[in-house]
Amino acid sequence: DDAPVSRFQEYLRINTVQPNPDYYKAVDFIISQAKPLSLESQTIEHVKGKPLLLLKWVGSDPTLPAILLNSHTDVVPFEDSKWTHHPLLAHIDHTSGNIYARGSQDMKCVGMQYLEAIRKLQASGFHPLRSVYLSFVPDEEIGGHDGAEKFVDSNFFKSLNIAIALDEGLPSPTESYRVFYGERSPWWLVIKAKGPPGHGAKLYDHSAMENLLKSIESIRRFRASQFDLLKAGGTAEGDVVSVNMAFLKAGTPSPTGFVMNLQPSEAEAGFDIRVPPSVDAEVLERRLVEEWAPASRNMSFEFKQKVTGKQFLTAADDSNPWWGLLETAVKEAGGRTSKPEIFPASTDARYFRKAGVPAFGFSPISNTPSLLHDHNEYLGKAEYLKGIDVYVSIIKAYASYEGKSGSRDEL
Ligand SMILES: CSCC[C@H](NC(C)=O)C(=O)O
Ligand SMILES: [Zn+2]
Ligand SMILES: [Zn+2]
Repeated sequence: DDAPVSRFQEYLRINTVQPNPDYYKAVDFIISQAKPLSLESQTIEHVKGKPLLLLKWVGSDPTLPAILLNSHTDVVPFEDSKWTHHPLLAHIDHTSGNIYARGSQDMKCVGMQYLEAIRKLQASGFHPLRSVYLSFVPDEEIGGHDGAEKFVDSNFFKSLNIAIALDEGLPSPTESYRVFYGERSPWWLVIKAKGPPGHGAKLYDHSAMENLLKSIESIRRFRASQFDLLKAGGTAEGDVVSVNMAFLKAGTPSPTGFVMNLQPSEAEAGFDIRVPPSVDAEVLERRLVEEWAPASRNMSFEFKQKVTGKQFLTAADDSNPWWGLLETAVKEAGGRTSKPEIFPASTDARYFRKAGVPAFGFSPISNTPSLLHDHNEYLGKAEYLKGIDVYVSIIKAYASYEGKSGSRDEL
């Protein structure tokens, strides 16, 4: 059991932290892991400095559409002073068996588990019928535009003829694994207020701060209404709009801090908003224009990120054979899947779905708190090893599937 864990630690120790990830080191490492497995390998640079690594385990029937196992190589930044172990050391706590590292849940675990599962399948003498591709993509954490999005838009991607893609999910605090068939759309919104400046001792209407605060109050009321739905139970996280303030920027700076007796002429606030497929985006946008950033209150807005248009969902029922195969394969590995959900945040799976390729978000992590983007992100050693066996079962089922309904055109 030590060798797979050591290999995982090695990957975790490569600094692929945004905004300056060492992608080449990660790619070189993965290629070194793929070599003994005799996988075909190619590096694609849609954007210079942002390599995407594609590996292929060639199936015996090239006419059948292929399987894609996707993972991203970048990770989010961290405040190392707030961690109990440095997030790039991949320290193992030998009492609990927990491996502490940025990327241990999101999602270097999954990338390495795919490879370890293939290693095990090869050792058992298994040969795939369908080809299995592994994509290691850059930049997911900053929107995936120079990674999965360009990959999926390429003719080369179309030529791969992918039937089904697997991408990241979320850890489950219970025994059952979580599976995702769609996701909320990210809207990263900045609202800006303007108003006449004035003496800090003067009471007057329509200052920039007052204008912005009215919007913040309105946004907070909306946030509370959504949160109440969640707290009442019966509504899933992926079915309510989340709104969280990401930054506040206002005030007149001085060498000793901010000027205290001056009401500034400009103020802005940034919000991370996530819009479920079940919510009418037009209605929400109208609320933004009329209540949250009305021009009549000297307000404007811009989106730093906005995914618009139809939100594509992957069928998670009997109409999609890949769903049943996944459920059964997890069961055969001794696990259980819970009711399929809408992913609360964003993943590269949205690009696959948009291109007509069904995609499930799935990370085989159970009995573990979700610590994505948090301090002290960790994964238990035993959970990591169990996840490899879950992928052994899934890859075996997917790569052996002979059914005709496996082409994306028919799904
Ligand atoms: C909008 S692209 C950023 C992607 C990131 N994904 C995850 C899973 O955290 C997010 O949802 O913030
Ligand atoms: Zn991720
Ligand atoms: Zn992430």
